[in-house]
Amino acid sequence: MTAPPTETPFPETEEPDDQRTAIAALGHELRTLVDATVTTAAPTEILHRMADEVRGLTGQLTGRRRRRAEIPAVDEFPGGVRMYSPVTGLGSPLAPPLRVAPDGDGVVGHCTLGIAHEGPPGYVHGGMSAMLLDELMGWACYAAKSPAMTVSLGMRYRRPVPVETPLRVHARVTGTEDRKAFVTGSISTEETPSVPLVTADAVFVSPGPGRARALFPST
Ligand SMILES: CCCCCCCCCCCCCC(=O)SCCNC(=O)CCNC(=O)[C@H](O)C(C)(C)COP(=O)(O)OP(=O)(O)OC[C@H]1O[C@@H](n2cnc3c(N)ncnc32)[C@H](O)[C@@H]1OP(=O)(O)O
Repeated sequence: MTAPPTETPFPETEEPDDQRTAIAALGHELRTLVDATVTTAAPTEILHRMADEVRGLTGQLTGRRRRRAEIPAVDEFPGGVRMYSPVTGLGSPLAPPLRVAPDGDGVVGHCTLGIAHEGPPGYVHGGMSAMLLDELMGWACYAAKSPAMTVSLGMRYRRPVPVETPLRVHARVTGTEDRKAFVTGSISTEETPSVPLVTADAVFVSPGPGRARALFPST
């Protein structure tokens, strides 16, 4: 018999690593479900049945983990793991997820986007490209020891970005001025990294201490 769902998904006695493993496993299955949902040719009857079954599954995810702006216990903020980030979060059904690593004087991200992230048929939605770059440019600021928020983001879409193709995203800080960081980024395919499909220029600003406390009271 299946145990009844608990009201609190992760009791305090559970280890963060065990929680992250479980969160990532569910995130993976949900991303697979999202992909199957947007590519299926199943008949209407099956779609109705799936809707009922998914409603039943959703009902098992009981409790509410946090208030707005509260940082989940499994996260490290700023600059660390964020399980539910829509870009890097292994627990997010929305995330590709982008895998980030240091790269020379900047950072590099790797991911493959699916049909769920499509804009023009066969190609990535421009908003997704902006999201990948915005996030990775934020990581570049953190890597340059100035955690900051985007205040302006300029995109240049040079060539369409293909879906279902391994991608390489790069970002680096090119200069700083007081609390401002000037950042550039690009997206290319892994196969042809020297040809940028999308490039971006952004300005990031580190919130002053008072503003940071007001924005992120849980830190
Ligand atoms: C603890 C901190 C953690 C942060 C980590 C976040 C991780 C996020 C994860 C990654 C997620 C991915 C990323 C995301 O999605 S970040 C989410 C999207 N971005 C936002 O929501 C940011 C909204 N903006 C703000 O809240 C404030 O502007 C902040 C808090 C950033 C600064 O407000 P604060 O009151 O502190 O500062 P200030 O207003 O005195 O401005 C300071 C300086 O900046 C200059 N300036 C302002 N705007 C612009 C502009 N458009 N172009 C050029 N310059 C501009 C301004 O003239 C001044 O310069 P100067 O006149 O002194 O020379």
